[in-house]
Amino acid sequence: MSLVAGVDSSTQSTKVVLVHAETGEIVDSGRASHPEGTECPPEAWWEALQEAGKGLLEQAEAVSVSGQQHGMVALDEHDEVVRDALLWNDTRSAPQAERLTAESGADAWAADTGLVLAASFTVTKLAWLAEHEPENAAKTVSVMLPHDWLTMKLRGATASEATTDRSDASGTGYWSAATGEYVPDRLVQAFGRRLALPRVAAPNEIVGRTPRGAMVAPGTGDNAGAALGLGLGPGDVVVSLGTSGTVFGVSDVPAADPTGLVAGFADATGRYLPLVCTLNAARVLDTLRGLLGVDHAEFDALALAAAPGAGGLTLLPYLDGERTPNRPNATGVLSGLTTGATRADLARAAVEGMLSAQADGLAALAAQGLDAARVLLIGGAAASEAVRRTAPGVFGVDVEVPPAAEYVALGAAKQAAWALSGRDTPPQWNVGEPARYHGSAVAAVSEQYSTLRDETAPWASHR
Ligand SMILES: Nc1ncnc2c1ncn2[C@@H]1O[C@H](COP(=O)(O)OP(=O)(O)O)[C@@H](O)[C@H]1O
Ligand SMILES: O=C(CO)[C@@H](O)[C@H](O)COP(=O)(O)O
Repeated sequence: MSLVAGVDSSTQSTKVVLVHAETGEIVDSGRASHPEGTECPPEAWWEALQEAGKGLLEQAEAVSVSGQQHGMVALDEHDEVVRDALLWNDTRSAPQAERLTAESGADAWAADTGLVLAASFTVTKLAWLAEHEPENAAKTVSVMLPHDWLTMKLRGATASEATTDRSDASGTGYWSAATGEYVPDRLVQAFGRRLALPRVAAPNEIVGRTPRGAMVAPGTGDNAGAALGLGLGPGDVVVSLGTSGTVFGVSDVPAADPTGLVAGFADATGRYLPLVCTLNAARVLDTLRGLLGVDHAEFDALALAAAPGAGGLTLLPYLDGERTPNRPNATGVLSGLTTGATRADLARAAVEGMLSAQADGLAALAAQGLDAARVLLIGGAAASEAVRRTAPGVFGVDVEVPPAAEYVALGAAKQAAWALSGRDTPPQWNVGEPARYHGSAVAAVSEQYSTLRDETAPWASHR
């Protein structure tokens, strides 16, 4: 039976899965950490891939890389990186996002690229580079995304041979999911001149081979990887709780939301992936857990010991600034603190605050016509029992948690298996029965949260 490898090069780590191409059964897996911070030398991802993939990549007949989206990898004429990559969660390009939006208007950006600009998107990072590091900008001849760069390295290819895919191209701000074409004028508007860009490969294309001869598939943005790994259908909406919180579903029509809440991404199969992304998710729990001095299990026990509403405590979880809503300079706000507050209330407020931000994402997707018939919870923080049990009350819908797996890496593996098969459609793999969590909406939680969110809006731009 053929083996294929799928890679998730995400914000905090690289995960590799080795699976049977026909069934999707996971044979082995590996993991390696990335450095902290919102910029990163791409070489660190390459080293993490070697470590996480040791003994696995060698066995694969085909391999595919999914990666954190939007990161700017700028290369010079020798294909050397010009500076550390600026990651999706780096907010320094917020002024450039604001300027570019003001120049053309949010409606025009949404119509041309499917996006209303926030600091996350690559095009704003290029504008920052041009403005703040003219020497590095002058050296730059090509730009690509983290998964494009890793795919190029796996093939031993040059930047002129590099490829990307629809899903990741759709997060740049200079490619349109609606037309399937680059929008070079938008890149020139931001950077001042044209740059070489990776070719956008077909979803199941074989873009090259590793030096050992394994086929290389085009790869995907990480959220599209998860959608492929889960085999999303109509009515399925994913809430992914990693470093980012993402809320997304697959659609047959591209989104162009002029409010900027929903990003009009493409998926990894030829369809579309309307998506809402917050900068803050699992790390909100990590931070509060650190302050409380407890491990994951103790944190869950605390959060579950408190009543819904956390005794009136509300956490607005914009700890690292925020992207949705667009408040890049915001900080977290804890409201309702009294002498009666307990450690349990604090843990619960963190869980409720993080989930409430995702509930806003569900509402934004619904406003774009993507109503959730079921919500699938994945990502690192979906392992938390407190998160699982609290989610239905915050979202107002039942929640399913698929069996624990790295769904982004699994999606990449599925793409590799698809390319290897030469078929028109991806393989159908059974991911197993989800755990189901029931509950009805707790009005007090959403009221506390939306009041704090709206009250803080006028002053939330001060950091
Ligand atoms: N049991 C748990 N409860 C809550 N958070 C968890 C648990 N296990 C892992 N995490 C968190 O999940 C995050 C990593 O998730 P992951 O989806 O791999 O992130 P990313 O894709 O952004 O690298 C970390 O912040 C980690 O602390
Ligand atoms: O910016 C986005 C999506 O638009 C993020 O979802 C990144 O793609 C990073 O993902 P994680 O590493 O948090 O999974």
